[in-house]
Amino acid sequence: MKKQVHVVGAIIENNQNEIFCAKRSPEMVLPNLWEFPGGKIEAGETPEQALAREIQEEFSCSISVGEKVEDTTYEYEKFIVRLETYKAKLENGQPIAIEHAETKWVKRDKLAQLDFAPADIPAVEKIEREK
Ligand SMILES: Nc1nc2c([nH]c(=O)n2[C@H]2C[C@H](O)[C@@H](COP(=O)(O)OP(=O)(O)OP(=O)(O)O)O2)c(=O)[nH]1
Ligand SMILES: [Mg+2]
Repeated sequence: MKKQVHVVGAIIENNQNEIFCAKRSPEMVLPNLWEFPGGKIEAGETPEQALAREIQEEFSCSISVGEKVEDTTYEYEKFIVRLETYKAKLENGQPIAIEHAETKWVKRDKLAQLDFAPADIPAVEKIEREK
């Protein structure tokens, strides 16, 4: 049976209506694909707690987590991911990429131009429509 992972991703928007996107590094699973930053929920965590922890660990900044955007299950060749995305705001500091290859603030209508991980496409499309 394929491994299943439960993941949270942050849709962080700034005051210029741009969304923070991160490109996975060549060494990561799903290399060189763009994602909403986040990671796996650990035992005993709520999705919101997991998201705040992951953003602190991977981007060295704090966020507040708002409403849920999407809840998508996607079957990759080697594993199945359930990705829940949430809106978020920066609370303290600017995100600094610790393990990602690149980061970008992207206008909503330009999001689909990035090569996102397949599990992210429903969230990307929803955010694009929400002008
Ligand atoms: N963070 C994140 N992961 C995503 C997205 N879309 C998607 O398919 N994934 C996949 C990639 C990974 O297989 C898994 C979560 O990966 P991750 O590498 O961020 O997990 P993590 O931060 O907990 O890292 P680790 O402890 O496994 O090293 O979900 C997304 O938008 N954000
Ligand atoms: Mg991660």
